[in-house]
Amino acid sequence: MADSPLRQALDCSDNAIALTNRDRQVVYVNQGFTRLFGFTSDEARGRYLSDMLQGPHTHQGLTEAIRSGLRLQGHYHGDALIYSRDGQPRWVSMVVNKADEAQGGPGGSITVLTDITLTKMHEVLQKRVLESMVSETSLPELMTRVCKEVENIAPEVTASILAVDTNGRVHPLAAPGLPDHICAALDGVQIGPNVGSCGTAAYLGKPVVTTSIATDPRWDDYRALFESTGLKACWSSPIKNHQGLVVGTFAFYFKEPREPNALHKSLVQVCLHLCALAIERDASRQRIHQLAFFDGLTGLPNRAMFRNSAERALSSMARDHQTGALLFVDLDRFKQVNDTQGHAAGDTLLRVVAQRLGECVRAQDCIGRLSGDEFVLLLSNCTTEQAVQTAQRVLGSIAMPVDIQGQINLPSASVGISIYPYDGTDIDTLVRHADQAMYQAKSDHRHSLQLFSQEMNRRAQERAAMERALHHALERGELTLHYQPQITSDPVLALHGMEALARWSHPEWGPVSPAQFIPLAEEAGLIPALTHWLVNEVCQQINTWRAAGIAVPHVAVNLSGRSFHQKGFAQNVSNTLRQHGLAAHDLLLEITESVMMDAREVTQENIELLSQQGFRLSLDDFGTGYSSLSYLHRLPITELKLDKSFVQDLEHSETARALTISVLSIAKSLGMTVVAEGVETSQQCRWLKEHGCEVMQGYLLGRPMPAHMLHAWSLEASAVCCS
Ligand SMILES: Nc1nc2c(ncn2[C@@H]2O[C@H](COP(=O)(O)O[C@H]3[C@@H](O)[C@H](n4cnc5c(=O)[nH]c(N)nc54)O[C@@H]3COP(=O)(O)O)[C@@H](O)[C@H]2O)c(=O)[nH]1
Repeated sequence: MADSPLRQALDCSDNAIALTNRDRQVVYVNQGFTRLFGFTSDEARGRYLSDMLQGPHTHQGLTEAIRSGLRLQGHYHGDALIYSRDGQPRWVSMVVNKADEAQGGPGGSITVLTDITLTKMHEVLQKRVLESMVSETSLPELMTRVCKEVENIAPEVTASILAVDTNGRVHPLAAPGLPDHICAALDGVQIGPNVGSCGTAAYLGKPVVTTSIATDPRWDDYRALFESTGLKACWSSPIKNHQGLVVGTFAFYFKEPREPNALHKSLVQVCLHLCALAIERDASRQRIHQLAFFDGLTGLPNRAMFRNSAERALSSMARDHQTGALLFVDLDRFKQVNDTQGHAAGDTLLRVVAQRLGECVRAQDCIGRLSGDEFVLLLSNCTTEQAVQTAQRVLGSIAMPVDIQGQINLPSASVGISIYPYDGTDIDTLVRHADQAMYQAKSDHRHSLQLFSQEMNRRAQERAAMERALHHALERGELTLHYQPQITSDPVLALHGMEALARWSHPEWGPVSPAQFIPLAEEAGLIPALTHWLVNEVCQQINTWRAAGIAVPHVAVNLSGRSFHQKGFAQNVSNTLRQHGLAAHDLLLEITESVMMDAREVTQENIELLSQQGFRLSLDDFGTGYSSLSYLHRLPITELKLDKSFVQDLEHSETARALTISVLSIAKSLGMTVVAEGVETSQQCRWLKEHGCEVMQGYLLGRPMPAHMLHAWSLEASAVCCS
């Protein structure tokens, strides 16, 4: 074939072509073969292809498969990993055909090899990496696999992959060929313009080729660290996510000063894409994990996460026969911070408290935020005394002043403690019992701690039973209204109005005090239904009285602060009134100081609308709260109800008398009526009258009564002596 046109044509081909004789010895290779495998025609002639091209990762059965293909079918076709003269791996597509002498062939075979290294590289890397992703392999493991695959394909390379965090610090993900102490030294290094090849590539967002580590000034700070590795050159490329942000670096180190070749470039192209995919996927997984298991506001484990770790801690305590404690921490008057300073202030307070709680626990303890202002701590391996000491530390730490938007807050908390295993062996029971103890701490004396007891459990169960019964009380007609008269004292005795007071008579338990069931209704979310029923009942009753000729100027209704959190509440009240043909002045709405101070937008909207529609507000329990007088003239308040605690102390307390005179004077100057509550004696009545109190309410004048008794009461009322 010497210099024949056929030979010239074969030499031009990109494929490697080899002819063998009947003894399987090479008789001819084209130039494509030399280009691909490095063997010249002379070097190849007389040798076996299998001897020349097999390498460490060539399939063991390849030669036998080719021989059997030729024997049985006269040809063989398949992909194989073989090696060039200098040990470079090459994936080839191999077609081997018999070349019988009878048909003019050399007697052995014609082998055509097409280089498919790039395609195969893609396929192998992509397949392995994607498979690993599906099987939930960890990111470092996955990245180690990428490095190892790359080092298999290009044995002259030592690969490394670093992650770059959002603060621009690098963290080694995989570098199987680098010593551990180098990875440890690189962890946390800040990227920059002269931070080796990787730190610089990450900083610049483009590849950095260091052909000689010995002379590259960007390596000045890292040369000594790498000295023992014998690595002389480095080529690092940034890994970018889909938004183009650098999330890592992929580097090739070489043992001699050099530049990357075409194979290296192709490898990097494939790997950058896969690494970006894997790193982004891992980041999403971490984000999902964070969202699913951590509280977004405080960063503390959420209920689910706390539960998981607490259950593990309980198992370990059970195994080691240890005792532990669950602390249930609830902030005191947190709602007040939200209502008066706004939700941003409330959020800041919660973050500060979470941080303080974190500082009170040891590494082996679990902490979590259950909801709102409720936090839990599970203390492992601790005695009751140690739990009490930790709870005291928690109370002390929470009580430190907090500056929120320039306003100093003095937070406090109540803590309930349940002890493992005595108060419960599972997490739900321990949390429930610690919650009951916390409830007790709060009702006894805020900013205190309380250990759980079985008595608390009994009371909590009663409370829960009452809450369940209350859900049915409305529909079963167990709730009714009583009315208490309010009388003017000056100039003559006359009916000022009636106050509607809810009554619940349970079929088994008998009467339940509103002081007990109204807070329960608030906790159980029953206030909207209760208030709707209340306003409707009162409207009906006013019409019934008026139709019977009983002149009731207005009825005062007690409104829970929760009603004002309901969008459209003011409109509902107004609509109900209209449906009964009544006007705004037929009702007087009693609110407490907490409503007046509530900064919520919805509360303000409801108050504003009620005011626009002509409703009058009466401020209940005046003097018992933390009255801010500035609100009095800003809101449509026409009446102050002097709390009965003042009235009942009038006869023996100078302070009560002084405060009552102040309230009467404030009301007078603001043009408001004062209704004195809880007037029980004629002395109280007389004193109040003498000091200018115009309206009184109390057992002396009339107890709360069913509506039908008003007529009978009015006949007797003239007998009331207040003079
Ligand atoms: N949101 C709503 N709150 C309501 C409703 N009905 C009642 N309540 C609130 O429950 C608390 C307890 O009420 P009650 O047991 O009815 O006590 C009231 C009167 O019976 C009592 N009172 C009246 N006169 C005297 C007296 O001379 N001595 C004395 N010891 N007690 C007396 O005072 C209560 C009236 O309080 P106030 O509302 O502050 O005027 C109570 O806070 C009710 O507000 C309801 O429908 N919704």
